[in-house]
This record gives sequence, C-alpha cells and structure tokens, in this order.
Amino acid sequence: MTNADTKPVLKVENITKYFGALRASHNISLDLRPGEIHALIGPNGAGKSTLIKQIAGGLTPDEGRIEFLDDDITSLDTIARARMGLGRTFQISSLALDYSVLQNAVLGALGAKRKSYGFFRSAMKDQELLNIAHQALKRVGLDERANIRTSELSHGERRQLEVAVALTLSPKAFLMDEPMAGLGAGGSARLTTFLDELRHEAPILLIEHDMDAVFKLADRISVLVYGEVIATGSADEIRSNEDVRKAYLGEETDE
Ligand SMILES: Nc1ncnc2c1ncn2[C@@H]1O[C@H](COP(=O)(O)OP(=O)(O)OP(=O)(O)O)[C@@H](O)[C@H]1O
Repeated sequence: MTNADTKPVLKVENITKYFGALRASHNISLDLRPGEIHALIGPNGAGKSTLIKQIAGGLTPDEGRIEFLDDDITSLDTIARARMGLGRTFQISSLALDYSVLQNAVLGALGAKRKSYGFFRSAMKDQELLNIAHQALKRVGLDERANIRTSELSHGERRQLEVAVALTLSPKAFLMDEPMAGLGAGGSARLTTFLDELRHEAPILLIEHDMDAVFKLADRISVLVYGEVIATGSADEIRSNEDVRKAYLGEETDE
C-alpha cells in the first residue's frame, strides 16, 4: 500500500551536486511519505550514496532544497538533522568496535538526548539512557548480546546494532544505505521482516542492491542512473519500465 494522499515527511526538490566536472546528482526530486519504504536503486556510481549524504547533511547540494517535516533543512548540519528525527544507517560502519554493544547503544541515546558527561562511565549509569538503549537492542534482537564487545559481533549483528543505534533517536524517518550488504540469506530475511514493520513507525528511504528485498519491501522505487532519476513507481511499474530494463535491470541479471 502507498499512502498516496498523505503529506510527505521528507521532500527533496531539484537537487544538483557536482564533484568538479562530474555531475553526481542532476535535478533530483523525490519524497518520502508516512508508512512507506521508498527504495533508491541504480548501478554502481549512479549517485545513490551522494544523494543520501545530501539528505543526511554530510554534503551540501549546489542547487535545490530539502524539506523535512515542513522545515527547510538544506543548510542544517548532520547533527541538527539527526536531532530533528532523521535517522541514518551507514554503508560503512560507524560503530565503536572496542565498546560493548550496550555502550554503542548508550552513545546513540546520549547524542539524541543532548546529554553530556565528563566521563562516559557516568553515562553508563544513567537509567534513562540505559532504558532507551536496552529497548532499542531488544527491538533488533540484540539485548542478550548487550555486554559483548562490538568487535566480537558477526557482520549481521553489527548491522542490527547500527539499526538499534539509529532507533535510539526515535527517528521520524530513516535513511538506510545498503543495510543488507554482507548479510547471508537468513540475516537478510530477518532484516526484511523487521523493516517491513519499522516503516509504520517511520518511513524508510532505502538504498539496497538486494533486488529480492527491494521488490518485496518497497512501496515505491526510484531508479537513479548517471545522477538522474529516470523513473519512480511501484515494483510492477519499475519491472515493466523499458528505460529501467535497459539501463539497469538487464545488467543485474548478468551478475
Ligand atoms: N567525494 C567525492 N569526490 C569526487 N567524486 C565523488 C565523491 N563521492 C562520490 N563521487 C563520485 O560520484 C559518483 C556517484 O557516486 P556514489 O557513491 O554516490 O554512487 P552510488 O550510486 O552510491 O554507488 P555504489 O552503488 O557503488 O555505492 C561516482 O562517479 C563517484 O566516483
């Protein structure tokens, strides 16, 4: 289902971004609506991560604007956007590997609550932060691993922990950059089920190379090629779109 009539939570309007002479984003417009998973697909180097970084605040667009919950956030930094409720999981892990699973989750909660402690061990005694952290870990199925060093987690568990850290923010929208990467079939299936539920709490803009997951989960799919959105539509519309088949899905079947 798509809540086609509901107001978007996030609106990207005419974003253009150059790296030197390379136009990595070309006049991109898309939105994210309540309750939906909007997937962003496209060949390697199409500009998916560059777009997500501009939405998250790590890169500034040369042209265009970004609106989140009716506010123009184009000039806000990553931290301000996160505090407004824009949650993000990264392609490259941002976890502190020497810290425990629980400590990583508490770090997330600490940022969200704008609390500061001289020593991190004091934060680890803050019951409010601990509750938020445990709750987030429970939701992704990692609570029993709370006291393990993060470096000892499997790849799949680290991905789960990244989602838990994002959850400590109580996000109003999620940006997820390849959350399934490196997961086995079992891990991928579990994350698919989880994201399927999570979308009702906060919609998800999802970059994902796992086409099975994309076509199973996405209410809408946008296809990015050479920095341009060449199509947006339902899974069926995208599957049968001739331009998309030529530009992208044809390649995918050869891999
Ligand atoms: N900081 C940068 N400086 C210069 N060029 C960059 C920078 N970041 C990305 N690019 C280039 O911009 C283009 C888009 O890259 P981007 O990583 O956004 O693509 P992508 O669709 O996310 O690719 P992938 O699926 O491989 O992750 C590529 O040609 C890339 O080499």
